[in-house]
Amino acid sequence: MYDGLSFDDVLLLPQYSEIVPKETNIESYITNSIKLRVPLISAAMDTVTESDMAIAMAKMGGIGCIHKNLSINEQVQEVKKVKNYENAIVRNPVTVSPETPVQKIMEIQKSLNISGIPVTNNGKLVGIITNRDVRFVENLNISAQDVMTKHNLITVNDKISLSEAKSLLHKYRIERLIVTDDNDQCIGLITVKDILNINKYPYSSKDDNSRLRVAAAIGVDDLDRALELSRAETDLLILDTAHGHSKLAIDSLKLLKSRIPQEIVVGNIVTAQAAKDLIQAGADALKVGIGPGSICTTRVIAGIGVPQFSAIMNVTKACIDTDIKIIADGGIKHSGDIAKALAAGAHTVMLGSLFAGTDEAPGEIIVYNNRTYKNYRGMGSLSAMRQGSSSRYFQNKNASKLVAEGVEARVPYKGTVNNVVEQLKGGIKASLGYTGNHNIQELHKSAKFTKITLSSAKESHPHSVMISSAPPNYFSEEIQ
Ligand SMILES: NC(=O)C1=CN([C@@H]2O[C@H](COP(=O)(O)OP(=O)(O)OC[C@H]3O[C@@H](n4cnc5c(N)ncnc54)[C@H](O)[C@@H]3O)[C@@H](O)[C@H]2O)C=CC1
Ligand SMILES: O=c1[nH]c(=O)c2[nH+]cn([C@@H]3O[C@H](COP(=O)(O)O)[C@@H](O)[C@H]3O)c2[nH]1
Ligand SMILES: [K+]
Repeated sequence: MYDGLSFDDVLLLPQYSEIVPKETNIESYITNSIKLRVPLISAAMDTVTESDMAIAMAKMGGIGCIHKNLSINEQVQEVKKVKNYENAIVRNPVTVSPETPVQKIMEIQKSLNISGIPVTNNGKLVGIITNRDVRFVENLNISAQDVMTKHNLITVNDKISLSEAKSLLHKYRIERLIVTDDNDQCIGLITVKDILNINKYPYSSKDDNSRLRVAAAIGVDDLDRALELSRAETDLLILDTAHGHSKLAIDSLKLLKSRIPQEIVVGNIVTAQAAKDLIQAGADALKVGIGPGSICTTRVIAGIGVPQFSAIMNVTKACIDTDIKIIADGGIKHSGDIAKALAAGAHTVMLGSLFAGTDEAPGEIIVYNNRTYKNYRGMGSLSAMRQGSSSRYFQNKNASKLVAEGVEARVPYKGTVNNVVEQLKGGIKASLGYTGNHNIQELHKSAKFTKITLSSAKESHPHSVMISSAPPNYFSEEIQ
């Protein structure tokens, strides 16, 4: 038996520092081959991460993990939306045939928020329609071929460099280049908007082909899903189970390692022995956390778990002298908890509740008692399990557990996830400044902690006052 500690039981000791927060670097690795400029992962939960969240996370230098409460095909489509996003070349753009009525074209422009649509005849480029071509059309029943621009189309092949594309767009003062292959088939578009976007996010997480990175969750006994996600060039698979230290998880991991080239993260675990066994079975990274999550009830339902700070320490000890990376998953309430998780040995952290209230999380904004919220539920809650087993029907015979280990809840609406990430980055950087470290690698080596009491934890929070204006990075039950 040992004393288990959670984030609220410890504080990082400040140390002599010659560094100010803005000079610090918070890049880290989720696995050995995938570097993140921001060590944050959005959770594989159906109220947190689908393509919108994953795109936003990757743009900011983190990564999103697409949840698995979807059919294989739906999950693959979410991955593809991320992989096809913001490429200088938009592959397989929306096209219309020459006979398409202008009315229909205007509907497509509006619903997809796009202006230029190539017109193709059996794939062969015959023209392009832009807002300018349809703006003053009165008879909306006339067809694309009557209004499209068909002469002097500026086309390029897909070997074009970004700088060549920019100079052509400038030379002809146009908004888009059409990418064709040797047979005049339209295979893509390069738009000014996408090029401007690339420059706006210099830290984004990208693969070798400049596509945004994305992770995806799979279950045990889920080979078909893994193979399809692998084929869709998902950057990383996360084998996501309540009990990672199990024969099923280990057997699944070994099978996956023999069948797919992607690196595999496995979780969740909380002991050194689990870490050793999963490393032996081929894990590329380990995900730590049983029961710390804001919506988790595993510890009270099953009476098991390890307080999250100690769990990270346990796994870190087993990983010394290896190059295995650690993800701290669950229980993060404030940016200070992220700093503590990293200092305890984690390389990255996974967040659910902190991101669930943002625009990019799936689900609508709801109003309750005159305040705005979004729904957030555990993946082991009854409603999530019901949905999961219906979409995974016949794919995962272990999927229908009837005893819930999570709750359905709501979290305050927070606007765009960019603001949340900026605040969290600021908190991590402040911590590096206080501890005198340039980066997370130095923090791993030098971190010192002090154990605190409940009364100290109370002292840490605002006290003896009524908060009249909540800052964007501090949330407490009292000021909901
Ligand atoms: N991080 C955490 O503390 C927890 C997370 N969850 C999340 O909820 C979702 C559904 O959870 P699962 O139960 O994994 O899905 P599931 O019901 O599909 O179970 C999948 C596999 O997990 C293992 N497993 C689950 N509970 C176990 C137990 N009590 N004893 C031994 N093995 C067990 C078994 O191998 C089982 O076949 C997942 O997304 C999971 O990450 C659920 C509970 C705890
Ligand atoms: O015991 C559990 N029952 C559940 O229903 C459940 N759903 C998610 N998770 C885990 O919680 C993590 C998110 O936690 P936070 O909201 O605290 O960031 C997630 O990343 C998961 O590891 C669950 N754990
Ligand atoms: K909990």
